[in-house]
Amino acid sequence: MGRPARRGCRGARVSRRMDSRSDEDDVRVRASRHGSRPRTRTRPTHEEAVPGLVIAVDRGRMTVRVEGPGGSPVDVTAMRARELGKHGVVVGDRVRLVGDTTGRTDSLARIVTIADRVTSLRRTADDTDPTERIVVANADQLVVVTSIADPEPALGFLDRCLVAAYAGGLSPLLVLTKSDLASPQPLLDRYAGLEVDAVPMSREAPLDELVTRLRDQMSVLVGQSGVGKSTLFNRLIPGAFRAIGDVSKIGKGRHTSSSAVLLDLPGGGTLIDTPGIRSFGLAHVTPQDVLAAFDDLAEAAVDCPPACGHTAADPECALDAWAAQGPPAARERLGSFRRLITAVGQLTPGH
Ligand SMILES: Nc1nc2c(ncn2[C@@H]2O[C@H](COP(=O)(O)OP(=O)(O)OP(=O)(O)O)[C@@H](O)[C@H]2O)c(=O)[nH]1
Ligand SMILES: [Zn+2]
Repeated sequence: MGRPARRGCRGARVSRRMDSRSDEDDVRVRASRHGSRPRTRTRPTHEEAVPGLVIAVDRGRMTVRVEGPGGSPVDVTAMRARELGKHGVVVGDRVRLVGDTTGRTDSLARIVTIADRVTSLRRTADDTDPTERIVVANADQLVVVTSIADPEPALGFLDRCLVAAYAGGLSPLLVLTKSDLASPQPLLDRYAGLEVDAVPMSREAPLDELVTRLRDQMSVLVGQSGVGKSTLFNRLIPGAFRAIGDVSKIGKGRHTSSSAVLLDLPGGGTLIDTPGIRSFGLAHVTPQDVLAAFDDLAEAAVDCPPACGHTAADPECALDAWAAQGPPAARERLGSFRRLITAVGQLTPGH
């Protein structure tokens, strides 16, 4: 897994123009390490900071949903406080705000803390660039939209999405669109060993099964161009284009926006669209990250030699013995797991 992100506002420098809610008592004067001139430092506690959920990010401006008067949600525009340093804020982050949290036009709040992320969907620009970008924080599931035909399923992309989901702590859910054009069975068979949940879908098919799976979950939607993602999104959230324009303050709909946007589902739960994400570089992922998502395999792999790549080419991999002793399904599961980690070639050390 990735490095744990640094949190809080330890040792942060904060401007004296801080708003009244910041903790002035905590302002301390210390000698600078580099000279005798005292420097003002603060360690704000931000006890009065307002909790909120980041629902859109656009060029340094965040839209944060907070609980307004009477419990109704209010969307507040906010920026990162300088004290957060290089901490990025992404959609799904649970944050605390100070400043003007009324959400009135032209009001601006400051994000002073970011809660530890429970899950993080990450990617790198490509497989060799180790710079991680967090796409979405705290989502429960990654909904991978793939058409069964027109265009043909992009199996490589699908495998990559699964790896990114497992590595980030999200459950994958496959939505197999255009099932009116071909049978979803070959794809279902392909992932049977991994026990990936899948829902066949078409423009005309009822949404109930999918709505049930999305209920009470924070879900991220990914999919390549032309698979029917917009069609699905607009069925799930009627008027979504307009809503995205509103929350992202871009005003022209998702196709002009490259960042993720979180919207409420009418049936409960939230859906995050990721229009800018068409690929998943996985330079940050190791076979161990993927293995951790499969309890049975992870348990069996404790007998593997250190740095085992867990592929068929690793002669002492304990997963071979585990599969040999188990039922046929165990062999199928191991085969699927290995195909997944091998499909994203660089995940296998030395290959
Ligand atoms: N046969 C069939 N066609 C579909 C279905 N869903 C969507 N389409 C068609 O597939 C095409 C692409 O659909 P979109 O919803 O625009 O696909 P998208 O994934 O959002 O693609 P981008 O806009 O490029 O991101 C359109 O012509 C849709 O009418 C389906 O269930 N069955
Ligand atoms: Zn192994």
